[in-house]
Amino acid sequence: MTTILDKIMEKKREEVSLLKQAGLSYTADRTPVSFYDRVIASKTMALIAEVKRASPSKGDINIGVNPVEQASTYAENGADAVSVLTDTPFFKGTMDDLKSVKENISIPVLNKDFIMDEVQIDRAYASGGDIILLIAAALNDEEMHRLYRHSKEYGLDVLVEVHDEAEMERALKMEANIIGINNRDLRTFETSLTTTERLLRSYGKENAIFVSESGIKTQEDAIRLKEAGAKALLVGETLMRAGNVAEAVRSLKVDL
Ligand SMILES: O=P(O)(O)OC[C@@H](O)[C@@H](O)c1c[nH]c2ccccc12
Repeated sequence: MTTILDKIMEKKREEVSLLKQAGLSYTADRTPVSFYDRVIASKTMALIAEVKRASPSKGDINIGVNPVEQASTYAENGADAVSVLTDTPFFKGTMDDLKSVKENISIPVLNKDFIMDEVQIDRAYASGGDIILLIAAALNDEEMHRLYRHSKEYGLDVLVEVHDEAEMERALKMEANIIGINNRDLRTFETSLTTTERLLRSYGKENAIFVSESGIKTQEDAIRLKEAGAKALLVGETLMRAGNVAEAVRSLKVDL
C-alpha cells in the first residue's frame, strides 16, 4: 500500500534533486538558539506553536494567515518555539515563511519539513532554523544517524519523531535528546492522544525530553499529556483556527 508519507517522500526526493542540481552553496555564520536548554530550565510545559496553512489530512486550515503576525502572537503569549511548515506541495508552506518568521522573533524556530538529505539541513541552517525534524517512519537508521550528526555539527537541535515502540527504540538507541511522539499516524492520519500515554508508560523514564505532537485541542488535553510525562507540546491546527490566538496559546501553557 502506498501511504501519504510515501507520496510526500517521493515528491520530496524530486525537490531535493532539483535543489542539488541548482548547486547553491548555503553559507551562514550563526549560533542556533537552543530549545533543549529552554525546556530544561522551564517550570511550565513547553509549547511549540505551529504555523500551518494546510495539511494533507485537513486540507486548507488557515490559508490567509500572515506567518509573521501569527508567530509573533505565539511568541508574545508564551510559546517556547515556533514551528514553521516549509513543505509546499502538501502543506502550502515555504522557506520564505521560515526566514521571515525568524527575522521577527527570538524564540527558537523549528524547520518543519521532510528531511532526507544534508542539503535540506544546510538550507535550514542558512535560513535561520534552530531545530530540525527527523521522522523515524521516513528514514532508516543509517539516514537518521547521518542526518542527526550533520544537524549537530551546526549546533542545531533535533526533534526525532516517533509513532510506535519500534521507532521509539530506534530514537533512544541513537541517544536523541528530544523525542517527539506523533499522536497522528502519518500513514493513516488516525490521531489519538493515547499514543503518547502508551509510549510514555513504557519509555517515560528514559533520558530525553518528550514532546507530544498533534491532535491537541484543550487545556485538559495539555494536563492529560503532562500527567503522561510529556514536557512539551506541539500544536498546529487548534492555534491556526483559534478565534483568539493569544488566549489559545496561554491556555495551553500549564505548570509542570
Ligand atoms: O495540527 P496538529 O494536529 O496540532 O499537529 C501539529 C503537528 O504535530 C503536525 O503538523 C505534525 C507532526 N509531525 C509532522 C510531520 C510532518 C508534517 C506535520 C507534522
